[in-house]
Parts: sequence; structure tokens; C-alpha cells
Amino acid sequence: MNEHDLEGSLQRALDATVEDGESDLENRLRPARLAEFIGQPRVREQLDLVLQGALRRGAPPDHVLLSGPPGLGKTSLAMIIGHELGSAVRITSGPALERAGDLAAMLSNLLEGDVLFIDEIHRMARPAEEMLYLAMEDFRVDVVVGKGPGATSIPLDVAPFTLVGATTRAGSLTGPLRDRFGFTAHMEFYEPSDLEQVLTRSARILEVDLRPDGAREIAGRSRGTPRIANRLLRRVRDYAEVRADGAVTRDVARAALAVYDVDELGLDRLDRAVLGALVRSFGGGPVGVSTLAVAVGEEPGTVEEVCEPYLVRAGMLARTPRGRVATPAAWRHLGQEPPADRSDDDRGQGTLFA
Ligand SMILES: Nc1ncnc2c1ncn2[C@@H]1O[C@H](COP(=O)(O)OP(=O)(O)OP(=O)(O)O)[C@@H](O)[C@H]1O
Repeated sequence: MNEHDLEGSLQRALDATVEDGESDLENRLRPARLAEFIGQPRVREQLDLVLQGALRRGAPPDHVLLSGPPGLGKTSLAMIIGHELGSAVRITSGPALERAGDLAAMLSNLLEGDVLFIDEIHRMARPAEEMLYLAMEDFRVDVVVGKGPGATSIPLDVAPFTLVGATTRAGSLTGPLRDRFGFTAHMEFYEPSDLEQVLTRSARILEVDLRPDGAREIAGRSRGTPRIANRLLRRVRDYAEVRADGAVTRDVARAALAVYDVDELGLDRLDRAVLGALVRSFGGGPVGVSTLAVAVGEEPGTVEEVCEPYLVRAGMLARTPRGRVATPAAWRHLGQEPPADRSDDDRGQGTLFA
């Protein structure tokens, strides 16, 4: 790879950073310090120890892997790690690192102590991932220059850095990559009480008159997910300002969420479409996720990553070796009586935040 290629790779990776850049609003609502990060007490305690230990030693902390469903705070924690360390955070994503050269370009521009955040790290191209192994372990990379028999490998030193990887599919990570993370944390869905705190904090930032009963109502319908809580708060704020006096009470929240088809358990149109197809088209299952996805006109990945984690936690859907199955609670939520052979016990009936 010549200088020109390296330059091009860097631009591609940085462009991806710009594209990945968040909306201003998400930035404004994103907690900047660990003390502002609500919920996930175990993760916060463990991460605080890792960061304080590193600061005492004056060396970058071990690499960190954050996994869990979308919207639970992985990116927020990556940015918080940078803030707590007083380090710059370079942001990219697995899909943006199409070639080893793209990664080499980013690594060669890191300064000592920088944090490199790779979102969706499970989607990195294999050559880039293999280059990452050496960088994580020895802070160096071997850049292959030229092609075929004339190709030569140039060792390139990399400034000591901390990699923070985020993934919604921890199971897709290769062993060698996973083993190089010194600290891994799995983000759990949030308790409604935690989401009430998230909403109260966001309402203060957005200057929304959010009443406690309104916060409770929205929290109960936010699928255990802060991003969804913040999104519902903004929709309820619109309703409160346009059709009410601006105050977000329980009744205003209920009326607003009815307009946006978010039911009392937080299921939205797509969730109900998935459960409806499972019950009405496939007799409650078992049915494969691809077949189910076709029935609702979505990609299998969308059903699997966006809908199912919450439906499983809400005790509405069970993932069995023979396919997806609707639980009796799902039948009842759709206003139907479950078939006699479906009992609450043998369908993995879980509670929302067990
Ligand atoms: N613990 C928290 N306390 C307060 N706000 C939070 C918390 N976690 C997430 N949020 C809010 O939710 C939004 C989404 O969080 P974030 O982008 O960190 O999720 P994510 O897990 O990285 O999502 P994705 O996997 O889709 O990238 C953030 O803008 C932030 O405002």
C-alpha cells in the first residue's frame, strides 16, 4: 500500500466517522460522566474500577467490549470512558473498516492514550480483524505493501491505546478477538424506575414539564431501553405542546402514546405485527425467524435484533430449537385465548425484568 492508498483509507474511515456522527440531540442527552450514567450498577462499578486503576498507573486501561441490544448505552459508555480518562475518542464502525488498510490508517493516527471506539465490531472484515489482534496485543501492525511475490510486510508501531468495541451480537465475535478484551460487559434492559430517572434527566435538559406520573407511564412503555424512552419523551412533548398545556402528565402520556401506537407494555406496531403473524398465520409457532420476517415484510436481522430481545424479556415470545413460539401471554395480549395445549409453564414464560 502506498502513501496515496493510506491517505484514501484514512479518509474513508474518517468519512465513516462523520456519517456515524450522532444527531445533536443524542449528543445533548448522552451522559458525559459515569456519575451521570443511570442504571447498570454492576457494569458501572466494574468499569469504574478499571478506569480508576488505569488512571492510578498512568497507563491506558485494558481493551473494553460492550455488548447488548440496541439503545442500552454502549456508545454512551464508550464516550464516558474517553471523558473519564481525559482522552480523545476516535469513532468508527465495523462495516466502515472494509480493508486492513482502513484500520491501519486509523491506528497510525492514534495518539498515546487515545480511545478507539468501533461500533458493531462483529461486522469487521476478517483481514482488518486479524490486523487488530496484533494492534491490541503488541501495539503494532504489519502493513503489507505491494502484491504477490514482491509484497513486503512493514511493521508499524501504534501508540498505546484503548479499544472499546460495541456489539449487539456478542456470539458473532471470533474467539481470538473476544479473548483480547480485558474487560467485557453485557448491558441489560433497564428497570422502569431507572428509565424514570433517564426521562427526568432528559426532560430537564430538554426543558419539558414532565410530571412524575407522566414519567412513570412513559418508562413503563419504553421496552427497558433509554433510547426509546428519550424518543417517546420527545413524541409526548409534541402532543403535550400541541394538544394540551405543555405538561406531561400520565393522561397526556397515555393519549400521546395511543396516537403513536405504543401499547401499555411498550409494544409498537412492528412488535404486534410479529406476534400477530406468529399467532394468526402460524398458529403460535414454532416458525423460523426468516419465515416470520417475510410475513411482516422485514429483514430477519431486524426481527431478531430489534424486536425479539424485548419480546422474549416481556415473556411474549420463546426462541426454541424448532423456531419461534408465541407464549400464552402473547395470545392474551392480542385478545385471543391460547390453545389448550399451550401452558404458561412450558413456554419459557419469563417476566419483563427477571
Ligand atoms: N444509562 C443511561 N443513562 C442515561 N441516558 C442513557 C443511558 N444509556 C443510554 N442513554 C441514552 O440513550 C441514547 C442511546 O444510547 P447509546 O447510543 O449509548 O446506545 P447504544 O447501546 O450504543 O445503541 P446502539 O447499539 O444502537 O449503538 C443515548 O443518546 C443516551 O442519551
